[in-house]
Amino acid sequence: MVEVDGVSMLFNRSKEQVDNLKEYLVRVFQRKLFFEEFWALRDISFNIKRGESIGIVGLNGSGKSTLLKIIARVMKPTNGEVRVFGSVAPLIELGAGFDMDLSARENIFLNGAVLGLNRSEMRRRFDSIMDFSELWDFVDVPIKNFSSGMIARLGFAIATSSRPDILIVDEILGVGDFKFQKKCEDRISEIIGTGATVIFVSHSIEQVLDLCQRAVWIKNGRIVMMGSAKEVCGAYNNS
Ligand SMILES: Nc1ncnc2c1ncn2[C@@H]1O[C@H](COP(=O)(O)OP(=O)(O)OP(=O)(O)O)[C@@H](O)[C@H]1O
Repeated sequence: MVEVDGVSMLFNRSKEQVDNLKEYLVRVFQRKLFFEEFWALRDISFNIKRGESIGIVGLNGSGKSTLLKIIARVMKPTNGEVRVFGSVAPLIELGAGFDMDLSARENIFLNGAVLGLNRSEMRRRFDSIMDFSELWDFVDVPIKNFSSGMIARLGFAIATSSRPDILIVDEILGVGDFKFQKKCEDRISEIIGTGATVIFVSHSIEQVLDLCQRAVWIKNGRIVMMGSAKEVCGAYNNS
C-alpha cells in the first residue's frame, strides 16, 4: 500500500534570525547569511501492506513527523521516493487548514472543498461530523473562540468522516480530554477494521501497542529497528 524507498530529507537550519525581507536581502548581498545543512532523515526504506497498522516511535526531533509529511505528500524528500496506492486521510496538525474567522459550520464546508468534496456530499456528512465532535453548541461560533482541544476535535471529526484506504495519524490523540481520546482510538480501530492501512506516530507506547501490529524505531533520522510492535516498543522502552 505504501512503499518508502531510500528517503532522505535535508533541511537548511539557519543559526541567525532574520526578521524581514530587507534584512534578508542585505545579508545575502553582503554574503553574511549562513546556513547549516541538517539531515532530518537518512535512507529510510520500508513497505506497508494493505490492512497493516504500523507505529513510528522515537525521541523528540528524531524525524517522525517529517517522515509522515513526506508520506502524506506535504513535503518532497531530498532523495528517494514514496509510492502510495490508495486514498490518504492525513491527521497531521489538525485544524491547520481552518479559517479562524469562520464558524465550525463554515469550516466544515471549507474543509470539504479543500478535500475535493462537493456541498451536497458535505451536507450528507455534516450531522455525523458535528455529532462526533460534540460541538453542536458551538456550531455557529467563529473557531477563533474555540480551545485548541475543540479545534482538534473538529479537525479529527472532518478528517475521519470518510473511509480512507490509508490513515496517517501524527500524535493527535494527546490533544483531547481522556474521554475524547478514547473515542478517537475507537474510531481509528473502526477504520482499521474496515481494512484500512494506518501509519501512527505517538509517544504513548501503550497506544502504539494497542493499535499497531508492526513498529519502526527512528533515531537521529535513521531506522534503528523494525519488527513487531511488541519487540520494537520493548527495545525502545529499554533504551
Ligand atoms: N522545516 C524545517 N526546517 C528545518 N528543520 C526542520 C524542519 N522541520 C523539521 N526540522 C528538524 O528536523 C528534525 C526532525 O523533526 P521532526 O518534527 O520530524 O521530529 P519528530 O520526531 O516528529 O519530533 P517530536 O517527537 O518532537 O514531534 C528536528 O531536528 C527539526 O528541528
